Amino acid sequence: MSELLSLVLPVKSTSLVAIGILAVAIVGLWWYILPKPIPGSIPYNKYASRRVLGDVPELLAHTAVSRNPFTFIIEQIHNLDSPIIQLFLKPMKRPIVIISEPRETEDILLRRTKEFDRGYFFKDVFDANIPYHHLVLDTNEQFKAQRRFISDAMSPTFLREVGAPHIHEAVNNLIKLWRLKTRLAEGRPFRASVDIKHAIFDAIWVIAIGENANGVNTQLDFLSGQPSSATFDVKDNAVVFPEAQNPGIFDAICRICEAFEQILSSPFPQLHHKILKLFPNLRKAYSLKDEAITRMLEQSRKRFAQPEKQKKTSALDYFLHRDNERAVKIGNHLSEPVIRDELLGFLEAGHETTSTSLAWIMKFLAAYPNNQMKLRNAIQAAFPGSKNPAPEEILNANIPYLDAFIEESMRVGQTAVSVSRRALVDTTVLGHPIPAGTEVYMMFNGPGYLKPPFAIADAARESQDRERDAKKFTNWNIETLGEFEPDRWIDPVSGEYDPRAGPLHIFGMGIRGCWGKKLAYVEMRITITLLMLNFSFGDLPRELADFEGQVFMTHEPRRCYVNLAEL
Ligand code: HEM
Repeated sequence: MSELLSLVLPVKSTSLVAIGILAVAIVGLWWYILPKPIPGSIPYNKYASRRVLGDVPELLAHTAVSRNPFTFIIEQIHNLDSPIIQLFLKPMKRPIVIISEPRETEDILLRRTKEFDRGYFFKDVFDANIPYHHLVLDTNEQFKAQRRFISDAMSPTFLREVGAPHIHEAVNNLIKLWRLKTRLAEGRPFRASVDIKHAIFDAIWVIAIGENANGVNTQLDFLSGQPSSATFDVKDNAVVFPEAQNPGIFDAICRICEAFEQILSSPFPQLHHKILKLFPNLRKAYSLKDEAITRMLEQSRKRFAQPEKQKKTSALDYFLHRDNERAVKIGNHLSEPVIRDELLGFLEAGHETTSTSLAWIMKFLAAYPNNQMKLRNAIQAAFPGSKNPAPEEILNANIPYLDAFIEESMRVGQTAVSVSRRALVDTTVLGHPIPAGTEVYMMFNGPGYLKPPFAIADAARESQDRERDAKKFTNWNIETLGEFEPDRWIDPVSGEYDPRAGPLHIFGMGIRGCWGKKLAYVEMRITITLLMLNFSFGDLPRELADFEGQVFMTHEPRRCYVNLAEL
């Protein structure tokens, strides 16, 4: 018996030790990979902190139904009942801080630029796609040099001489297409979102490189060529028009944007993008885009070699003109990859965002007939008897209700739902410690924007100038934030449009705010003016009239249809 024991016991004790070590290692590893809340009192979901995937399972389940991860984030703000929360959205990485508070957001974006810079989100997704574009850079000397290089392509001269005429032409083509569709639809609605995308793509492509993409005209020619006896499918009470094959370059850029949309929600965006680029479809799209840009670069360079032919007709011309000036001063040009990526970024950032915003405007026009009538009256009063005022006239006209309508559509439509920054140093937000390296998302779809704000004591704010901040937005009606009311942007005393009446942050703000905002407003102003003078937007059947959104590259309406009558 004792012999037996002596044989067994050493084995048993070794095993026990081994099991013990393994158990400690497992517990240690488990503890290591569990989410680590930021020390302090920023609220978080306790259950999420006890599992490796943190808040991800609930986020995925929510997004599978709603197609909108941002509504999940706002739900957490409400559940945790705080304007600042932390969520565990990236396994094994530090938590993300979320705030929904307009005054604090403005303070961070406009003034606290030494403490916060471009967030990881933009960097990760754009780095895979346009790694030399300035939007992936920190706010450093290289960023400033690239911003100087492109700065003329957002100047008043550029907007007037290049931007506005091309947008005007693209919208006139859209009007021709919609006149035809309106006749063929015989009083029934049809889908608007794709036509708007075509028109804005046409505009931005010719503005960027000076070449016509012919997206709308291709569809117009195709539909005009249908036999007069043609009948069209009807789905959900809307006519489904057949579509022509898009021009190659249009498809190529759309494919590049779709790939970009896929990597937006990927945990490994750069690797994901590399894998996608192995597929022949995307490889072909990139080579088509590269060919087009190379061709236009060569043409533009040739033109600038002849001083008498230096009339600038595209953003690319403005870029190269500035680059030549720089080369004369400091002896070297910007690198070719920088020029290419700045150009592709111009197309990508300017196309999807503006067409989504216009899609929301179409929805508001149909849903609010009284506001639509008021808008048309204001525009018709500015251009009596005209259905096609010139681009310059549209830019110069003072039509407060038009500006207010656009602003309110931006506020409620929420093309961009949030912007992010990362903390450069250990700092505080609303009195809570934020360690260096933390990413802070500032949301625009929750309290303070679409719902009344949280009550926050002044002492809890970081803002250096509380007196100035307290005077902001004093006439802003916080009880009706969930409603569509363009008049909130009109000063009750002067009757003028007041862009500072309330907080609107969907373009971001400060040095890293949207570089293309002025062009976006020119596009929306010209498009809405011309559409209002040429069509009235009728009621939509219930199944097409909802306001559900979905997030791809932007937050877009799930269904965007119009039911038009020609004026
Ligand atoms: C309604 C249309 C648009 C919306 C809602 C929009 C929204 C935004 C937002 C939210 C940002 C991030 C800002 C931040 O982090 O503070 C941004 C950045 C940017 N946008 Fe836009 N945008 C629009 C149109 C355009 C257009 C037309 C262009 C150019 C043709 C453009 C070019 C850019 C660029 C280059 C940046 C990066 C700026 C930087 O990193 O410093 N955007 N935009």
